Amino acid sequence: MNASDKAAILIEALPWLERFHGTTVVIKYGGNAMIDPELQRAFAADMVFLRYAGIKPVVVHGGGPQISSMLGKLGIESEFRGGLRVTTPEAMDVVRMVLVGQVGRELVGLINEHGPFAVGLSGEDARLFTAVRRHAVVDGEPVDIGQVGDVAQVDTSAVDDLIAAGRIPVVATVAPDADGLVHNVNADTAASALAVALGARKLVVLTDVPGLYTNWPDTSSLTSQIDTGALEKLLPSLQSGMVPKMEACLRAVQGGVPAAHVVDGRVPHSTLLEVFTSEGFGTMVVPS
Ligand SMILES: Nc1ncnc2c1ncn2[C@@H]1O[C@H](COP(=O)(O)OP(=O)(O)O)[C@@H](O)[C@H]1O
Ligand SMILES: CC(=O)N[C@@H](CCC(=O)OP(=O)(O)O)C(=O)O
Repeated sequence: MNASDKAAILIEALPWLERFHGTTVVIKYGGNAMIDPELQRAFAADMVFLRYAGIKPVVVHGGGPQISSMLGKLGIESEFRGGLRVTTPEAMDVVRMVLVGQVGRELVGLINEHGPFAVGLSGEDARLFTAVRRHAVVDGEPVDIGQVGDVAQVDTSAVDDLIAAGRIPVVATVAPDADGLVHNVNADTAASALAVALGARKLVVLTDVPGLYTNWPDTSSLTSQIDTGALEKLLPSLQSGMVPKMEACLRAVQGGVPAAHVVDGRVPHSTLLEVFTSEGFGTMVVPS
């Protein structure tokens, strides 16, 4: 690449730096996009890049595959209904241990290789999230899936304090209900609720596919942009992990977040490609 090509790439970021400087961006880092150590390091570097660019990144992480692996090692059965993990009290202990004690710690460590930025917290800290019990919907019917929560309330004060201090909050999505019983909250769902409560400029959801396929698995149905009206119609036809993910994007945009993006976390530096390039990256959900 010659000097003028390099300069063109750098200057392409300027309008996006102007637009997003000073805003809060919530990034959901999915467990499937976290499996490769190089990708994890690239993700951590992107968060620090955003921070130095004057954007306020807030990370909400998943860890579904890591939870499944630990449950397997411990001989505890687990299954998904409607994209959500059936969570017994025994499984809940493992979910909390893996998300808060393992996945969250690893991400915090990787970000902090660059400086004293990341602080990990969970929905239990400073009442960040209050959960209500949620049911999965299977074939139009509500199904009891145990200690699985939706976010009923968000108290952003702890996250606000960290952002004001120049930190990067790294959030694990376990949350107590009003009685203090801890619930397993899908990370897409939690990221969406947090993005709305923070008045974020963007929600970026990293996953392990290039974006939303309107007719999965037909690869020609990959869509670069969809509005909330069209997405609402499409939702009942979606399967597995895409259900909570697209529901989360829908709720975020309906809640006032100007855009929600589903991007391929298997591509190194996918967050930077989404935020700072003109073509964008993945699928963008916008208001109708
Ligand atoms: N319509 C669709 N478009 C894209 N992916 C889909 C669709 N329907 C189902 N999927 C599946 O959903 C998966 C992403 O969800 P999930 O495994 O929960 O990811 P994550 O761990 O990133 O939250 C994809 O890997 C893909 O196999
Ligand atoms: C209720 C529910 O399904 N919770 C998820 C929480 C982790 C998560 O969402 O992780 P990913 O983003 O990697 O899928 C679970 O137990 O797997």
